[in-house]
Amino acid sequence: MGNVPNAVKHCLSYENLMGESFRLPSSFQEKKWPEVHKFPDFVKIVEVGPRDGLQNEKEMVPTEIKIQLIDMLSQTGLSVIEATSFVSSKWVVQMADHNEVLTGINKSPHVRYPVLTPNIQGFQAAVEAGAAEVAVFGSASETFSRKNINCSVEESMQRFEQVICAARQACIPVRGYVSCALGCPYEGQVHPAQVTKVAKRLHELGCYEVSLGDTTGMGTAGSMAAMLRAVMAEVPIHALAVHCHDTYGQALANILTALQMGVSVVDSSVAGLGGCPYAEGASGNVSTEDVVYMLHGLGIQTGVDLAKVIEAGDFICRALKRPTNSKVSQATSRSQPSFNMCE
Ligand SMILES: CC(C)(COP(=O)([O-])OP(=O)([O-])OC[C@H]1O[C@@H](n2cnc3c(N)ncnc32)[C@H](O)[C@@H]1OP(=O)([O-])[O-])[C@@H](O)C(=O)NCCC(=O)NCCSC(=O)C[C@@](C)(O)CC(=O)[O-]
Repeated sequence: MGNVPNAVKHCLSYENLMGESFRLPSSFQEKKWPEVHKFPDFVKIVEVGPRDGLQNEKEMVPTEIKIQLIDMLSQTGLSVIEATSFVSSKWVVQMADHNEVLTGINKSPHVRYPVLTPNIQGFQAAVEAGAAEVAVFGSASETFSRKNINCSVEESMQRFEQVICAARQACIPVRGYVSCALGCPYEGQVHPAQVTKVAKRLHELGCYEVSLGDTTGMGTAGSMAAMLRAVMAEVPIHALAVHCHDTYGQALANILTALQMGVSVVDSSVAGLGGCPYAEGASGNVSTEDVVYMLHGLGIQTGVDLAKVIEAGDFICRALKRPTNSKVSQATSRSQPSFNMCE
């Protein structure tokens, strides 16, 4: 410890830290940090760019651009690409071309293309258009539920039950979302118990996977750990995914925390596009490029070809005439990549 003053030496001394930890305020002692698991060997990426990424665009994105984006993403090794949503075009006009998109894409046999369906009407329209997988989307916040889908949380569960029953009869798998898992744009803090209640209900209703959405991007590694700990007590970890927005720059840290706690499914959006129309100010989803780069750096396989995702990101950013939100894409466009983009 060289020239360090005595008082600082005292603070840095391991024995003293150990001793003093018994005198820390009780509120601090109650904080539990995530138990570090072995990272998963493989992480499934759920690409949400064509739906979550584009739904908030003010200008209509031409249908052929959406189709080309999905076709490019289908060549990257991604196994799930959320293609569009069968919601009311009065509510989200950008998704009004759902039929054309779903029927226009070249469906790869190696890729699943789920679509959002808020109710039985959306489900039936999606199935007619050829959907083989759907997602229902609930919220841990009452206010957000009303703003987003015009009904209470309880009413939404009744609608989802109808969708899930119909889906079961048609052998169509259903994914579930819980928005506002780490905070609500209208109510602020959301208690982990509320998130757990909705996640558990969706899982019990028959959702094979429940994606926990940090809709506002206000979550931190600390709140992610606390929320996950509560949800994991009721829903098996293999049925959980995380869906992080990067408004506060916390998304990768939050995802890393979730991985440490055993989560192995991560939602992300090419070029970091996105934002929910009913969560004003929330920025894009975490970018697929940055998530894949981090995972490969950890030695975790994804099956995804990063260079091809960067190409798809360049394509959609040129079409939207805006720079990418992906740090990895920004870095690689400035310099010759000196890193290995393969797994
Ligand atoms: C749920 C509704 C439809 C209720 O909307 P409503 O107005 O209460 O519905 P309604 O049942 O009273 O019907 C009103 C009209 O909508 C029609 N309608 C009814 N259902 C459908 C449907 N499925 N598809 C197409 N049209 C539909 C229905 O036919 C009728 O048409 P009209 O008679 O007036 O001509 C509406 O609120 C809605 O579409 N909301 C969607 C909002 C949305 O898409 N938000 C973004 C996705 S969520 C998200 O981004 C968060 C997430 C998942 O990414 C995770 C995260 O980050 O947290």
